[in-house]
Amino acid sequence: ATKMALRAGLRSKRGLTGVAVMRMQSPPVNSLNLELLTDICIALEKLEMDKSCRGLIITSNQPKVFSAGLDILEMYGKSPEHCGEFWKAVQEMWLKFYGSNLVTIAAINGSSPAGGCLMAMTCDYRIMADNPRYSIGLNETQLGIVAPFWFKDTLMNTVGHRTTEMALELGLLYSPAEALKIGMVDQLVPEDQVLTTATEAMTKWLAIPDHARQITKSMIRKPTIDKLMSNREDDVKNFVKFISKDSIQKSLGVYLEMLKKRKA
Ligand SMILES: CCCCCCCC/C=C\C=C\CC(=O)SCCNC(=O)CCNC(=O)[C@H](O)C(C)(C)COP(=O)(O)OP(=O)(O)OC[C@H]1O[C@@H](n2cnc3c(N)ncnc32)[C@H](O)[C@@H]1OP(=O)(O)O
Repeated sequence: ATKMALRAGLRSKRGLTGVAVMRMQSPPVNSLNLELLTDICIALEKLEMDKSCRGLIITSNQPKVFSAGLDILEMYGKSPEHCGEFWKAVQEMWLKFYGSNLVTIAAINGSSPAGGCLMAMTCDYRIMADNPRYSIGLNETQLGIVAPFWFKDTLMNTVGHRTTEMALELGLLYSPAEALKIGMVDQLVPEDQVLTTATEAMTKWLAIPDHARQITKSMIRKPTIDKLMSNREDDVKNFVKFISKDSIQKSLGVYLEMLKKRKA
């Protein structure tokens, strides 16, 4: 049986119709593996085609973590073919979310490093739990890897040029208060209010006529999307070449060991 990695459904609670809530539930930390990425893409594709759906809230069912980012085990010790397939799925997730016609809101109820932060940044609005133990950011350089241009573009479009230089080169992970200050997230609320606040925010976004909002969103995001669309194959090749290097594999191995030791 296939593992159900997320739940998506249309809700009509409190008069809010046409809003789906997607809950990632891939224990222990919602790391984005091929299966979860594929499930997310299929669910989003279905919602996108459903005329009764206008908005999507994405959140986590795992305690303390929104998403740990890309699953390192999909990139460590795997064949070039596997790495290529995996990277195509990462691209697909980004393209679908960044270009979504739906209003997308990230209800970030836990830590959200690297690919988890990327996913949240593809949304139209971000609400994070105000818990100083949580962190969010693109920390790739800390793992000895390089975030590709479309990760960088998404961050730059969100927080601006100078902040991106600092954030990306140093691989900074921000506390919720710091993330709010630089504009990486839009709102902080107590942990138990993240989802209800997301629902309230959704009401505001849905008050705008869909066609006007969608055309405006596309006008702003299309150049960034087109850049990846016209370089998809090269981007996969670059990724496979980069990730297959002995030095990069070694860095990933050391990082995985560090994660395990930190736990012990
Ligand atoms: C020249 C240009 C070329 C361009 C090429 C492009 C190259 C780009 C390549 C890659 C880009 C990658 C982006 C990413 O997303 S990489 C992933 C980065 N993620 C992280 O650094 C997060 C790591 N995890 C954590 O910090 C914590 O786990 C946290 C999310 C804060 C949760 O903490 P906690 O609740 O304490 O949980 P544990 O740390 O105990 O973790 C539980 C188990 O899960 C394993 N784990 C955690 N994260 C990952 C992950 N991302 N992938 C795989 N596995 C992960 C962890 O090891 C524990 O495992 P175990 O129980 O077996 O010990």
